[in-house]
Amino acid sequence: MSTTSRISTPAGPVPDGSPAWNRQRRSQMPSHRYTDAHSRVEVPLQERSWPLHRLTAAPLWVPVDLRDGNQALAEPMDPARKRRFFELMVQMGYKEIEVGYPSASQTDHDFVRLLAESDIAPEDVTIVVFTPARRDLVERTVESVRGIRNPVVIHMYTATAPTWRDVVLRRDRDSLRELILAGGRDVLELAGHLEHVRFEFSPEVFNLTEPDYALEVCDAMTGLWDATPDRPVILNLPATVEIATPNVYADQIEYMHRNLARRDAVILSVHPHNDRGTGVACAELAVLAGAQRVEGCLFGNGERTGNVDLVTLALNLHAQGVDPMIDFSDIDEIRRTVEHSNRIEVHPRHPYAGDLVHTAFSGTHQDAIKKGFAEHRQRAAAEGLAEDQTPWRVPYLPIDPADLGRSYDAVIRVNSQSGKGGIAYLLESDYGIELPRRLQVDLAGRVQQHADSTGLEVDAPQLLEIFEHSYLPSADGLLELLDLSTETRDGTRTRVALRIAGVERSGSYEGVGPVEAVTSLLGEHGIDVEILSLHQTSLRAGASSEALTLVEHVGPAGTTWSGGRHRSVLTASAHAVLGAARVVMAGQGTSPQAEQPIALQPVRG
Ligand SMILES: CC(=O)SCCNC(=O)CCNC(=O)[C@H](O)C(C)(C)COP(=O)(O)OP(=O)(O)OC[C@H]1O[C@@H](n2cnc3c(N)ncnc32)[C@H](O)[C@@H]1OP(=O)(O)O
Ligand SMILES: CC(C)C(=O)C(=O)O
Repeated sequence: MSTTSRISTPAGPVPDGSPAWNRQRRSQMPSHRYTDAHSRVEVPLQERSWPLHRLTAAPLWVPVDLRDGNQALAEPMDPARKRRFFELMVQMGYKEIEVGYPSASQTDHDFVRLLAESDIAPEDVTIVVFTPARRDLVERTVESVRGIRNPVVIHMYTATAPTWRDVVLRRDRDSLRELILAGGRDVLELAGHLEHVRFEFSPEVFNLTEPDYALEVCDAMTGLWDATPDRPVILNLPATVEIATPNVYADQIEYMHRNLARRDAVILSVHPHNDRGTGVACAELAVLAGAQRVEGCLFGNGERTGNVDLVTLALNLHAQGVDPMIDFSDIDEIRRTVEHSNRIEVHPRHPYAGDLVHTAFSGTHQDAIKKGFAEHRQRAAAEGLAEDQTPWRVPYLPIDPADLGRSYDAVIRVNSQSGKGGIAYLLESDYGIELPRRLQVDLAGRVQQHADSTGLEVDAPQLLEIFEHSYLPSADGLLELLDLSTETRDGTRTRVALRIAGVERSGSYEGVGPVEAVTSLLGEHGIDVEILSLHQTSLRAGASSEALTLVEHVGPAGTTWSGGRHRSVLTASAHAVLGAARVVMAGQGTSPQAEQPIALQPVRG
């Protein structure tokens, strides 16, 4: 009796008599074709413990890119591509690598010979070679590893599921077990005496094989190969074609884990594919259920929808505080190498590695990320920790992109979905401009208008252009700062000289700084500027930096902002007031300044 329950959907679509919110029309999809027994392997588990477990350590990782990944490529890797991929995996820290199917092609065979005859495989890296249970092919496989100094695993496979037995191999259970054992005997005869060689067996399509039969065949193999804790046998249980929900696979693995005859002499391995898009979940639940080793491919290359993605699996552990034991500190270099070898691009939304996965376009996410970064920096400083060692809690970023060697450049990008936080973040991170909150709101409206009208992304140089166009208009000849000086002997005295509409005016003011002095002189000549607040920041342009003063003031249409920039803070402030005065004059009709539409170059992709 099994406690596995059939898919039941208590809230599923019921066409008649169900509440209106739950009514859906039956589709024309021929789903009934897939309900037959081949997708329903009953697991005789009365109870399972995997739901109670948590991942606390990395499993043994075995990339199979050079075999399973390679056999799925339209253009299999040439020797140079294989070698580059292999060297990458070694650098990343993988200690067991399936390098090919030596009996399948000369390239695969020659690559194993290269490993045997060169030193590109460090001696602590185990080399796995793959073979079907056919004597001629086993012979060729064993021959390929002749003279190799590294530990070697000979990995033999045969499909065991009913459809494969009936349709492909045309054998019943007993006769197929005999074929497998014959292959196992060949392996033993040809390689059993080689001390550095261990054995692996995969009942291909394990996930669609009756559990009692999988157990029978696996136990027969560990008996034949005399698995011991000192020379354990790897039993690799593939979800060759993923067909059920991950909990079913976890049950299947836990069943084997509990019932295998020589459990302490077995390394229990899994090999999920991704047909349902749940390969990662299958692998993770399988490890909870007792698997110690995971085979997969980097970025999930492999037959059809691919093998389970080892990058995602490892970085999922990292994101949970568990050391994946593999180095991902330059994810982009890893990605480039894999893309080169496979000639397949990694999707921009691929977990952890895609171009867009550390990027927020939407306003509320950007706001939260900006606040999160600020809080992170403050907490690091308060606790005396380096920022890259400080516990991470930035909203919307599951891990620090810097862990993967990524900069923060792409974290925030602006388009019509963005808000003030993201715009302010880009101006601050790219140009050092810290905007006061009310100016952020004002600027966001202008950027939004621009992004809505073009429908395009707005990059940092374009944001700066909008900012400058809006708040730092160039001098118009009506107002010019001729001189500004402040003396602090016997109290502050500020002298200011302006050209106002072509006439030179000057004044000297006791006890005030440049803002009040310029405002006073302007007021004496009929230009009333009412400053509400003042904000000092800076503007980085290349290697140099200028002071930037932003003043909030009353304009003809309400409160607005003007700015001034200069190497000197005092002069920058005076320019900011002149900017405000230009707005006032424009409102009085004494200046040609008016809102001009801004035309920007589109962002280059
Ligand atoms: C799930 C997996 O990834 S399994 C690995 C799949 N990878 C590959 O197939 C890539 C490399 N394969 C090859 O180069 C070739 O298929 C070879 C060299 C292995 C065999 O080539 P061929 O001798 O031409 O046989 P072909 O591939 O057409 O058919 C396979 C035969 O082996 C049998 N067979 C399939 N798998 C196995 C197995 N694991 N053990 C024993 N026999 C098997 C099939 O039933 C079929 O037998 P038949 O000819 O009596 O009907
Ligand atoms: C035979 C095994 C390891 C395999 O590649 C699969 O089942 O997908």
